[in-house]
Amino acid sequence: MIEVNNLAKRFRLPSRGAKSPAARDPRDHDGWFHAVRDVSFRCAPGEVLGLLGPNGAGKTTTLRMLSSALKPDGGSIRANGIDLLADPLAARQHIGFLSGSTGLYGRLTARENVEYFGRLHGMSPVHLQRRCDELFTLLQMHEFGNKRADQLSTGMKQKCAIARTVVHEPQIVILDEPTTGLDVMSAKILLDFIASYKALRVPLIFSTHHLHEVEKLCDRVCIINHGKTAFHGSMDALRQQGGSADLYDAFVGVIHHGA
Ligand SMILES: Nc1ncnc2c1ncn2[C@@H]1O[C@H](COP(=O)(O)OP(=O)(O)OP(=O)(O)O)[C@@H](O)[C@H]1O
Repeated sequence: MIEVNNLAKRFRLPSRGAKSPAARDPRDHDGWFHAVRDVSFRCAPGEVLGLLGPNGAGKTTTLRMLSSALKPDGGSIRANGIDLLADPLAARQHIGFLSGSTGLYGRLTARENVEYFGRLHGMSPVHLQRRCDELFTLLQMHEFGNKRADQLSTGMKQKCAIARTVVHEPQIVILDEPTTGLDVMSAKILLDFIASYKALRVPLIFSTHHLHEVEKLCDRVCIINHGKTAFHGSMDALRQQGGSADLYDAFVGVIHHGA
């Protein structure tokens, strides 16, 4: 179980003269940009949580705090009873985090990249071999396993980055916009891969702009708007609060209602 309460993060703004009131984001004041102001949600074992929100809402900043890449200014993050802010090392061990900047070593092959990160996590050669075979089958990567990473297509790189993220079988998986750049076939493989975490009873949180992915996979949704949780609950509750059975209309309803 991962529980996030009242998370907050602000960034110091460079002083560049006063902006016109119309151009100002409500999070911009006192020389600080309050990117995340009050975000709370939870994700239980066997659940997939979708993190939604308009561009710039604060999704990536929130996920970076969960992964310990960024230190929050306020709030709490607990995973399986552990206070992750007090123990960022535990966060690194227990959480698999895919971000837009999850990199690969260009001179290593796809397989060598995944193996390298497995070794960094202290996996034994036998365990690593078995886990790589499993991931390469699940994500359909065998075809390009021996290609150098700098010769892979965008979608192949993304699959490889995902395999690298979860090679050590983390107890919590966090994926920031995982289907970006994937074609229909690859996106389907990835969505099935995400769904498989329900049976494993590993909480999985992913951010996306694709509402059909959320509809297909998520047990729970958190919508962030201007750095605050505008909605947190089930898909049915989202439709109810957003005032429409159509997910796109319900999403817009929640955003407008909270604006
Ligand atoms: N290091 C930083 N310094 C200043 N502002 C930042 C910094 N990082 C993020 N921000 C600002 O915080 C806000 C939230 O950014 P974030 O990347 O979390 O949004 P997002 O919801 O992931 O957006 P998108 O859907 O476009 O990926 C944005 O206005 C962004 O410019």
